This record gives sequence, structure tokens and C-alpha cells, in this order.
Amino acid sequence: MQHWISNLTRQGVGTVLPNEPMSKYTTWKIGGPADAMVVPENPGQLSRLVRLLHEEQVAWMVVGKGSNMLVSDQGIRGCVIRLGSGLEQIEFDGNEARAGGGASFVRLSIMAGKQGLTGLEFAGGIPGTVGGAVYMNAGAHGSDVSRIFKSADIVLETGELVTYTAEDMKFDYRHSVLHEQRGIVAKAEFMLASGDRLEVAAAMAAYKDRRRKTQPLQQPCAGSVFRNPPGDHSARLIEAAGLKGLRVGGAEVSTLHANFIVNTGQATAEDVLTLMEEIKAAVKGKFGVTLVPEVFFVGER
Ligand SMILES: Cc1cc2nc3c(=O)[nH]c(=O)nc-3n(C[C@H](O)[C@H](O)[C@H](O)COP(=O)(O)OP(=O)(O)OC[C@H]3O[C@@H](n4cnc5c(N)ncnc54)[C@H](O)[C@@H]3O)c2cc1C
Ligand SMILES: NC(=O)C1=CN([C@@H]2O[C@H](COP(=O)(O)OP(=O)(O)OC[C@H]3O[C@@H](n4cnc5c(N)ncnc54)[C@H](OP(=O)(O)O)[C@@H]3O)[C@@H](O)[C@H]2O)C=CC1
Ligand SMILES: C=C(O[C@H]1[C@H](O)[C@@H](CO)O[C@H](OP(=O)(O)OP(=O)(O)OC[C@H]2O[C@@H](n3ccc(=O)[nH]c3=O)[C@H](O)[C@@H]2O)[C@@H]1NC(C)=O)C(=O)O
Repeated sequence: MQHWISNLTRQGVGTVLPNEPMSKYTTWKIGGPADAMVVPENPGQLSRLVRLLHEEQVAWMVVGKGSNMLVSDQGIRGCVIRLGSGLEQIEFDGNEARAGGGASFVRLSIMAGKQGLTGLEFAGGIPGTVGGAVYMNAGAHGSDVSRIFKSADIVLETGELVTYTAEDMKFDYRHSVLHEQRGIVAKAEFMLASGDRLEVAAAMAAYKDRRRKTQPLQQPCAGSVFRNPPGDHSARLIEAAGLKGLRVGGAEVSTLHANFIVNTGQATAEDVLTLMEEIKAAVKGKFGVTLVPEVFFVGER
């Protein structure tokens, strides 16, 4: 076992899982092993873990629910951090919601609705963590995280804990400052408004119904594969290029939604990457538009 892995085991910074298959932690169900996954159970363990990795110069990354991530078949060299139960708590204080970075974003939205709070209805079908949603400025149905975000406690690469406001986060379409400055969202606060419980529930049910009809929720996928180009929809371009149903190995352009790639059973990361390249080439050739991936490819290739 590598020195740093046995060292982490001794340091009490959370559960250490050597050689952990990442396919268990991605919604595509794809990905080779991480050298080690570490699951800190509380903010203190998280800070100490990041500080130790920094001191030992071990490469690390954080995974939420792996719903926007393509992990290489060779897996990930270094440490993958996944937030444990003490970083999944959700609480409400008046119109404010506070959630650990590892909390389910869907669960947060459902609980907010039950409290009679409005603002998180859009999150009902986004199957990630609060940390992943803040990192991505996740959004749907005309809203996104930036509209309700108040602040976040973030552990920086050095282990230092900072509190970032909405301005600090530099939110944009599927973008936050964390794309340039590495850090882990340990906790986030959202400012909601008091609303009508029944109206919130009805809006969420309508969004859910629309998703069921337009997105392949029953097949392993990672949501939209490509960002939308300004003023257009990647799905429209991919469908118009005649690519629905196109397959490479076990990866297929969804026949329901053209910007989703589904794992039909045994897809590898290479299958998905090759299919993405074919889609990009066809759309560029036909419409002159360069599609930009929304999903992150991580690991060794
Ligand atoms: C069926 C389906 C529907 C979807 N619909 C939508 C949608 O409508 N709108 C939308 O925006 N997205 C959608 N997505 C994509 C995805 O759910 C979102 O991007 C989500 O916010 C990712 O969260 P995650 O926890 O799974 O992040 P992951 O995929 O685990 O990670 C994504 C990125 O966030 C980083 N990250 C994760 N946790 C943290 C943390 N605590 N601190 C700092 N960085 C972190 C990771 O390092 C990585 O770079 C959909 C996906 C699926 C499968
Ligand atoms: N295709 C894929 O690869 C994946 C798709 N998904 C989809 O994403 C969505 C969220 O997934 P996940 O984060 O894992 O949460 P869950 O599916 O675990 O949802 C947790 C609970 O919330 C309920 N729920 C989910 N969405 C809504 C909503 N919009 N309004 C009200 N209640 C809701 C669920 O009810 P109920 O059981 O009735 O839905 C369930 O009781 C689900 O629709 C799921 O099917 C999730 C992961 C991977
Ligand atoms: C799923 C994601 O977010 C989704 C989010 O759920 C939905 C709903 O708000 O709006 C975006 O999709 P989208 O632009 O494809 O929205 P949809 O409403 O599904 O489709 C838009 C339009 O594209 C066209 N369309 C869609 C699907 C398809 O197979 N073919 C097609 O031509 C239709 O004209 C449709 O009206 C987000 N995607 C991006 C890249 O911005 C994600 O980011 O992972």
C-alpha cells in the first residue's frame, strides 16, 4: 500500500477505502478504481484531511453523487474525497436553508417545499449533492443556484476554511469560481422566500412529470453531456444531425433526449469519450458549432 494511504488510515481523518471502484459512485456506473477514497465524517476531519494531502503533495479530487462526471476506465491516481454523514445535514432557520456539502440537493428541495419555502423547486430533479450543485451552479426550468445562494463554507487546498458570498463565487452558466480555485464546499446557505406549500409541491410535481417525459431517468446517464451553445440547444443540434440512437460499444445517444448519453449495460469511459468525439465532429461538420462538454472527464487516460 502506498505510504500516504497507510498514513491517512492512522490519522483518523475518516474511512479510508483503498483501490475503490469509482463505478459505484457515478450515475453512469462507469469508472476504474481510485488509489484511495477517503470519507471524512465531519468538517474537522475534512480540514485535517485536505491539510495532510497538501503536506504530502498527494493529488486529490472531490466527488459528490458523480452525476456530472465521467471517470476513466484506468481510474484515478491519488485520493478521492467523498463527504460523509456529518456533512449531509440539512436545517432551516426562518427563510434560510443550511445544508452540508454532501447533502442531497433533491432532498433539500423537497424539505424546503414541506417547510412552505419557495425558491428551490427547480432542484427537484437534479440528482447531485449540495456541493456539486454549488460547484456547477446547477440549474433548470429558468433558475439556478446563484438565484438563492447566500454563502458557503469552503475548505481551500491548504486546508484553510473560508466563507464565500455569492459575489465571491462568480457564478455564471454552469460555472463558479471553484472551477479555477480548488476548494471543497463543506456547507452552503440559501436564502428562500415564504410561499404556499401546495403551490410549491404542484410546481415540483409538474417539473418532475416534464422530466420523466423528456429525460431517460431510468437509464444510467449524467444529464446533459454538452453545455448549450448561446441561443441554441445542443440536443436540437444533435438530433438535427441525425445522431439519436448512435452507439459506440455500450454507450448510446439517448433516443428520448439527444443531449443525454446512456449506458446500455457495459459501456466504458472510452466508449462514451469516442461517442462524444463523433457527436462533436458531426455537429461541427453540419452546423459549424463546436459543442463544449458539461460533464467532467477525470482520471488517467
Ligand atoms: C438524470 C440527470 C438529470 C440532470 N439534470 C440536471 C439539471 O437539470 N441541471 C443541472 O445543472 N444538472 C443536471 N444534471 C447534472 C448533475 O446532476 C449536476 O451537475 C449536479 O449538480 C452534480 O452534482 P454531484 O454532486 O453529482 O457532482 P459530481 O458529479 O460528483 O461532481 C461534479 C463536479 O463538482 C465537484 N464537486 C462535487 N462535490 C463538491 C463539493 N462538495 N465541493 C466542491 N466541489 C464539488 C466535483 O469535483 C466535480 O468537479 C443531471 C444529471 C442527471 C444524471
Ligand atoms: N438516469 C440516471 O442515471 C439517474 C437518474 N436519477 C433521477 O434523478 C432524480 C433525483 O435522484 P436522486 O437525487 O437520487 O433522488 P431520489 O430519486 O433518491 O429521490 C429521493 C426521494 O425524493 C423523491 N423525489 C425525487 N425527485 C422529486 C421531485 N422532483 N419532486 C418530489 N419528489 C421527488 C423521490 O420520489 P420518487 O421515488 O417518487 O421519485 C424519492 O422519494 C430522480 O428522478 C432519479 O430517477 C438519479 C440518479 C441517476
Ligand atoms: C439536464 C441538465 O440540464 C438541462 C435542464 O434539465 C433542462 C430543463 O431546464 O434545460 C437544459 O436542457 P435542454 O436545453 O436540452 O432543455 P430541454 O427542455 O430538454 O430541450 C430544449 C429543446 O431542445 C430540443 N430538443 C430536445 C431534446 C431532443 O432530443 N431533441 C431536441 O430537439 C427541443 O426543441 C426542446 O424544446 C439543461 N441543459 C443544459 C445543457 O443547459 C444538465 O445540465 O445536466
